[in-house]
Amino acid sequence: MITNIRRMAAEALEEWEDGYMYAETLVDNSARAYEISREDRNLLNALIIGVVRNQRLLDHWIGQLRDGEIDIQVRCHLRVGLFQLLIMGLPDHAAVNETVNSARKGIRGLINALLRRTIRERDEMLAAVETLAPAIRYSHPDWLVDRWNAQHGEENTLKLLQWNQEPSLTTFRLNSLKPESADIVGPTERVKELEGHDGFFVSNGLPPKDWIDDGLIYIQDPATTRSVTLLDPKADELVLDACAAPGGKATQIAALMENRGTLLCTDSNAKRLPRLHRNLTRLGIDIAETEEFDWTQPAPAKWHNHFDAILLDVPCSNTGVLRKRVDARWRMTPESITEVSALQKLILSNAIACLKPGGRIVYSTCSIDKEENSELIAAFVAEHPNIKLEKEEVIHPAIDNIDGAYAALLVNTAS
Ligand SMILES: C[S@@+](CC[C@H](N)C(=O)[O-])C[C@H]1O[C@@H](n2cnc3c(N)ncnc32)[C@H](O)[C@@H]1O
Repeated sequence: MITNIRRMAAEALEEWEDGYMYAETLVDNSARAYEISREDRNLLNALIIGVVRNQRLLDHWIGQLRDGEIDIQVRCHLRVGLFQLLIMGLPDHAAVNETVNSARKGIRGLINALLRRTIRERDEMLAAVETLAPAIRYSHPDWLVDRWNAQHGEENTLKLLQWNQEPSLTTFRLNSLKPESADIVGPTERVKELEGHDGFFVSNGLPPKDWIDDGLIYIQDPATTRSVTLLDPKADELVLDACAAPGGKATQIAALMENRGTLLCTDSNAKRLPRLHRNLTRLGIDIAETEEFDWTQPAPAKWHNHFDAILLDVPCSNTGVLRKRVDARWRMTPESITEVSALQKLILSNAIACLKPGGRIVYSTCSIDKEENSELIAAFVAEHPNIKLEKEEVIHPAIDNIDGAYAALLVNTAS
């Protein structure tokens, strides 16, 4: 089958505009539908993810090249073309010819003219980038940059904007429940140990499939370990991972419990439970049970005062992981952060009833927004005299060089 990767990218980006699909899902769907080679898939991925990540800057350039309205189909082809010429640095010939040919006949002339003008004016266009406001230069919405400036200061915000524009790394953790993993998994040409993070590796592309299939490793960021370490689950305890799918943290909890005791993993999304179950099985965990439960509902009586430790890795705005979730910055709003914060507080209120006296709960997010983190916890603790905040940890990508995250350790002081 003859495929034009630029056309596939432009069509996927037009579909992305409808707001229902993640960029990664569009890459997967197109690659599967057209059965393209690994090399073509890499290019398709680079184009779709790169355009979404740099969309505001690309649109700024499009605005400079042409006054007035541009329909979305033309805009998507132009975004793909400009991304190749001004950011990816692909050879002009391939970038222009392939992009022009990928468009339908009626719009090819316009796309050709604007891309050729870009080549002529490239040096000035690139030089001017330094003078642009950070929100345009690093392609983020204004409201989000203003919010971060207020919450994290201008210097850290600037570093965060730069961090979010870099392609994300593939990192993975050794599974200590399979001791042979330490002998089999090791540095190769494409896999290196991740400096400063024991048991973690970074890989150029996906790590070998048999390491994954045999449960020797789990692909995740080192930031995910902080909340689990804070929870400090022990062998023979009764532990709940309330928002558990797909199981990244549940597998770490089971490893710290040395596969002894009981780990109940719940999630409200039934569609995510089979993958959670597969991951637990793949990593050789046999102390885990999985169950569908929606924590916006009061917990059943059988779980009241029941668990020694609870991990509450709640749904969040993803503001700490925008490097990986390229769509999120365009889809969130200040209102959606307030909405998710109300949901988080409700989940926490229902889960807290399940702690034994003296029990501990770690509330965690992959957000760096105070409304979902420290402010929410401070308000919650103020309303619950029996709950004490023992420790809080904030991971900021610009400071810690890993994904952003938040974790708070709360203890039930009731006797
Ligand atoms: C941040 S993810 C959890 C990631 C997981 N802890 C891991 O390490 O792989 C949040 C999870 O919460 C689940 N969730 C969302 N709302 C929920 C609710 N009301 N009750 C239970 N789970 C919920 C989502 O389906 C999602 O799987």
